[in-house]
Amino acid sequence: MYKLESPAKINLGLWVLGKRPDGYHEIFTIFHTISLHDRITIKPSYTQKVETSSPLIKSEENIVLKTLQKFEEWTGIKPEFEIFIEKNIPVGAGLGGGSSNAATVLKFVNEFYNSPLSEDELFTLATQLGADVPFFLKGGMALGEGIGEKLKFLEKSFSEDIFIIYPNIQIKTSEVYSKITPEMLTKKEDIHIIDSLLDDIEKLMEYIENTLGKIVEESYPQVKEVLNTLRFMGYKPVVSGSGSSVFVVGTPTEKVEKICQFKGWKLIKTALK
Ligand SMILES: C[C@@](CO)(OP(=O)(O)O)[C@H](O)COP(=O)(O)OP(=O)(O)OC[C@H]1O[C@@H](n2ccc(N)nc2=O)[C@H](O)[C@@H]1O
Ligand SMILES: Nc1ncnc2c1ncn2[C@@H]1O[C@H](COP(=O)(O)OP(=O)(O)O)[C@@H](O)[C@H]1O
Repeated sequence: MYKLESPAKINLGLWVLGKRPDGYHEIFTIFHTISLHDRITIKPSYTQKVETSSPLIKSEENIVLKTLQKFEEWTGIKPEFEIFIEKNIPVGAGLGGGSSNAATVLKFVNEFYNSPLSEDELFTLATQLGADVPFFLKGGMALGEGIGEKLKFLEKSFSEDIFIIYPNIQIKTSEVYSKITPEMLTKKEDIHIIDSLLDDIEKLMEYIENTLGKIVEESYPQVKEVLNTLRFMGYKPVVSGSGSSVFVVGTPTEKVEKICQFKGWKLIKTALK
């Protein structure tokens, strides 16, 4: 029996630079893993089974199943494990839960069978599973370009406390990207300043924004309410990825805890890692 931790991520800023012919968007983002994680239990078996603790995820659609199938396509080895995922990462929250599970299992299975896939092959296979999957092969802090698969992993990462408010709504990533219009695009040269702020979280937080977050705020009143409540309290809240979760650097006051309780929002205290 093997037990793996599958970390969540937030986007410390996300800008959309353009739209590609294949419908995907060119982005610039700063990925950062956090200590919030799913727990994956893997048992070698004579069959292949993937289950989770979340009713929101249909077994047959689990990205981890797709991961095992792709591994077999690429290597000819049929991975036979019973996998159970304890979902602590809210689903459809912009925290990369599915992508993290896929990368974590892909890495394990490749090592279990004595690494038939090279690191480059792992990254290419991961990209075919999802734009966010390659980042989770290493984690930490990374600049993401392309569709999110062109990664520059940074030596330094942050360890500050953050808190996340999840308003219990799942948001489809494709739906948010489909609302991108030309005037929402950013020119890469206009965000060069970001490169000089990567070792100062306070300064970075002054500059970061999330283009997808603006769409989510306008399309989902529940997210707008979370954002406005936090702004009213003097915080600088940012939507993570395509949402619906919102993060703030720091620790929540009792007042924040009370409001989350009253509103029925899920408050997660975690840290950059
Ligand atoms: C928005 C981000 C930010 O990190 O993450 P989440 O909020 O989903 O965690 C990512 O760009 C999401 O990555 P991921 O969730 O893996 O996306 P995929 O499954 O590959 O793509 C889902 C859909 O999103 C759109 N998509 C995704 C990535 C991208 N750069 N451009 C896009 O237009 C496409 O319509 C695609 O069909
Ligand atoms: N192992 C998994 N964990 C989470 N979501 C999964 C998983 N497998 C498939 N999904 C599906 O992927 C979609 C995105 O989930 P998730 O990665 O948690 O959110 P996000 O892409 O917003 O970060 C959801 O619709 C979910 O049903």
